[in-house]
Amino acid sequence: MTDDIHDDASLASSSILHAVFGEALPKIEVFHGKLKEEGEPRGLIGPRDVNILWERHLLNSAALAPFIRKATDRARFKSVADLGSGGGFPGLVLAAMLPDHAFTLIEPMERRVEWLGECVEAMGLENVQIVRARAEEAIAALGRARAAASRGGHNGKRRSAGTAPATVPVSDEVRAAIRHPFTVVTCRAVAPMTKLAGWTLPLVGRGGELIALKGRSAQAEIDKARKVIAQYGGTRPRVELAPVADGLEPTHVAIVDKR
Ligand SMILES: C[S@@+](CC[C@H](N)C(=O)[O-])C[C@H]1O[C@@H](n2cnc3c(N)ncnc32)[C@H](O)[C@@H]1O
Repeated sequence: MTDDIHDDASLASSSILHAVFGEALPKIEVFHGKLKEEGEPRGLIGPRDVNILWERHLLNSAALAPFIRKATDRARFKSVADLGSGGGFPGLVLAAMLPDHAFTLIEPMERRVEWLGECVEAMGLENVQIVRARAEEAIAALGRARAAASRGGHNGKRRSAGTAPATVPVSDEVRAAIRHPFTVVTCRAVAPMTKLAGWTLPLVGRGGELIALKGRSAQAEIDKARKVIAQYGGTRPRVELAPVADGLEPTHVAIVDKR
């Protein structure tokens, strides 16, 4: 494989983008245009990313779509939270590709939240809510919602595995946005699995999945995090190779089921 297939101009003139994004391509092209123009000055991507946006960010994010479809295939609710969305990876790409899924992008940094809002509007996405929160706040919001729902039945004392204690302050906005666990939680480049397990698994509903884009270190990260994964109700941690597109290197996906 030569290097030139990796740059944006070569990919845009190939059939790869149509094959991967299908009907979502016009929306993804809007995102690509906005990233190319504003991504670097706004600190969302590095200077070296500007000409390799398709492969490094957009196609890489898209590689998760089949894993999500599989995880939500028989689920009652097709809800996905993307934790630490940053510039919108993989959350915005997946939301465009999976319009029948409800996406919640969780991101603590105000200027990134602003950016995500602008992108949602420019791309015309109708299946996305953006929540300005850290993982810990999102988990606490869910814990409060669960406690409120089970008050009476369990005397308000029962807590699910890994639910944050009531001491984390949660704004009304975050509480209103996060009231149910998600069928899938995705993330990319947010934290090592030892930390990520505690930030994501409490947000995943029973029978759901954590699906994380990881580098080649995926298996080593999982091996190191087995105890903490189990502590937060995770089971069957595994790494799968995700095809990106014909002629491009596959990426690694770490998957954990929620008991
Ligand atoms: C390296 S960036 C990755 C952004 C994006 N997922 C990507 O792959 O391009 C990490 C992101 O995680 C967010 N983050 C950091 N700590 C977090 C926390 N405790 N909860 C949720 N997000 C967090 C940061 O604000 C940042 O946007």
